[in-house]
Amino acid sequence: MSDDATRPETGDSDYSRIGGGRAVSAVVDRFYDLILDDPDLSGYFANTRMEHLKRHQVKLVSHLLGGPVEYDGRDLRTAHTGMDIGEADFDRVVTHLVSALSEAGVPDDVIGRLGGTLGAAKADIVSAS
Ligand code: HEM
Repeated sequence: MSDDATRPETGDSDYSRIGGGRAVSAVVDRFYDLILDDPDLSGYFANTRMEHLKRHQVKLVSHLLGGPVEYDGRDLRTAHTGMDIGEADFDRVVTHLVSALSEAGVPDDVIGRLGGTLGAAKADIVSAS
């Protein structure tokens, strides 16, 4: 992404601070457990290959945390096209992500940076009025 040049890839990146790929995978697993347990959200994922989705989400989050990982999934607008996702759904998904991060002991400043980046993707993901 465009801010790569300003993000360290090793050592002091948020990615390495929180424990690297292993930590991100654990957070993403927990994130989708929370989503699938949420009756307002689980229906969206009824036909989704979750292992495939998790793999892409781990790469995206790792990349956004400054890890040495490229995201090779679909862009977020394309991936969510036609799903009729409302703003409240988006906010619930972000809430579950924040819960998973915070349960894993990820520091608030890291959560805040990631949340800010993902908040900026809202317009690409929300399509219902
Ligand atoms: C912070 C917000 C979000 C992020 C970062 C995100 C990220 C992603 C990523 C990386 C993928 C995989 C794309 C690919 O496979 O190429 C994906 C797929 C998907 N997302 Fe999201 N997403 C977000 C919000 C949401 C919301 C709010 C919903 C619904 C309520 C949702 C439902 C889905 C579904 C159902 C798929 C799988 C589509 C399929 O089966 O092909 N996402 N998302």
